[in-house]
Amino acid sequence: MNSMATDTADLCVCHRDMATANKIKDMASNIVHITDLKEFIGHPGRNKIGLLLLNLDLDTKEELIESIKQRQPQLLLVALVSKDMLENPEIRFLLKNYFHDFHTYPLDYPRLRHLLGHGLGMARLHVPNHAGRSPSTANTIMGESACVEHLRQQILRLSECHLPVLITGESGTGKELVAQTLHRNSPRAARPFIAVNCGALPRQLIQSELFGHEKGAFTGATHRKIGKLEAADKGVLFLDEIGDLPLEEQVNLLRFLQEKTIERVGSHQPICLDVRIVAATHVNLEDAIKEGRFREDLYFRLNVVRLKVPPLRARGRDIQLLAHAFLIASRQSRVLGFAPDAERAMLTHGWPGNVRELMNRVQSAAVMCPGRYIRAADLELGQSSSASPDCLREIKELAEREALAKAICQSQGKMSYVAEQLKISRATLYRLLDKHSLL
Ligand SMILES: Nc1ncnc2c1ncn2[C@@H]1O[C@H](COP(=O)(O)OP(=O)(O)OP(=O)(O)O)[C@@H](O)[C@H]1O
Repeated sequence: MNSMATDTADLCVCHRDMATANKIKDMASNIVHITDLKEFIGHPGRNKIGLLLLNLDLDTKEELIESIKQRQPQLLLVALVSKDMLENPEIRFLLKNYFHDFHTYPLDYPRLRHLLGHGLGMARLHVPNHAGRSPSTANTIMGESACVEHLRQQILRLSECHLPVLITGESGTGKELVAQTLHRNSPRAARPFIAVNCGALPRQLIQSELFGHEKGAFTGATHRKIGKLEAADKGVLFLDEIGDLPLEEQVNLLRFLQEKTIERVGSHQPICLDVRIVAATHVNLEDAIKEGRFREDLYFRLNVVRLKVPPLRARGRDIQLLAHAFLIASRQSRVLGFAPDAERAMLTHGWPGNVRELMNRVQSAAVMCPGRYIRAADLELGQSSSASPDCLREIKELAEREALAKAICQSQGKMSYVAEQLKISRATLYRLLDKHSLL
């Protein structure tokens, strides 16, 4: 066996014929060659391998493949197989249940190069620590689309300063994850990150939850309580669903933002605090201001810098990347991946519940799906009329939405650039954004 390169997602070729193996080895770097599949299990560097190209014949033992997949569920298998073997039920079973793709003899090297390139790309999505981000690591913003990359850049820039941040975005898009990332990358990382859901606090307790109280401040206040703001001193207070904060508490929060001091309920002793406020909302605060439910002065204090988290449906291929990561994180090694109809359905679904919905659907499908590959129906996307774009109208709709989402990502949300790039008027652009719920 050759020495193993240490880079991520290497390729292993399992082929008895040296000449064929050598030709394949010339096609890419970081390729290792073995002549017998049994060698794979004992190899010390096998965890670094993302793709296994295997000459599939009747000698190939299912138990061996099964045992390799058990140990390394993220490994993708690609078969080299003769055309007549495709008629064999055992070979068909193996291909269907264990392989990501196959190529038939005689080898067409340009096609094989393309297939391996694609396979390695997919494998890299599965390999832990790819680009420093492990799909199984909780609390990591995953995604490679331009809009997620832009978000990451903004977070890094904002991490250094202490300004309040307002995070907007639909429910389940990852607003809390953004707030945590902001904290983790900031000089406040060693100090607390305290999260409060303003919509979940009982109205009568909000003030004492946020500002704390002294013993005897009200009936039932049997001892002094430190509030969330005080607990977050030198760190970050994340106020989720800020639009749900009652008006009286909005005044108190505004006072804290202006004066940087609080008073516990039942005390007039000001306490000086250094807390970075990061707020999030999935509702439009401008509308709430118009309706008198949100104070404009507080809005301006919170909205010093705004981070907009894009909806999942605008992130294109990130949907598949996240789905694969959630599948790996589910540790259901029995399931090898997604069937093509599921991949298509994921791209066409509107994802009203965003990343949370995707995670839930994948987790549930990983446990419940009867086969080796998750199908659209396992994700409960099978019944959706748009799950399989097999008529021209649906294919056009999908292409239109993908083009819009891509342009929005590339232009970082600047609609005039999007219209220019797509060579459409702004009126048409807004009509299309509305149609595809991308506004
Ligand atoms: N880009 C991402 N990569 C990995 N996981 C993500 C990503 N975005 C969101 N998640 C996961 O999706 C789930 C929902 O995210 P989060 O709670 O941050 O959303 P939210 O916008 O704050 O939701 P809500 O508005 O309902 O409070 C979490 O489990 C989070 O870890």
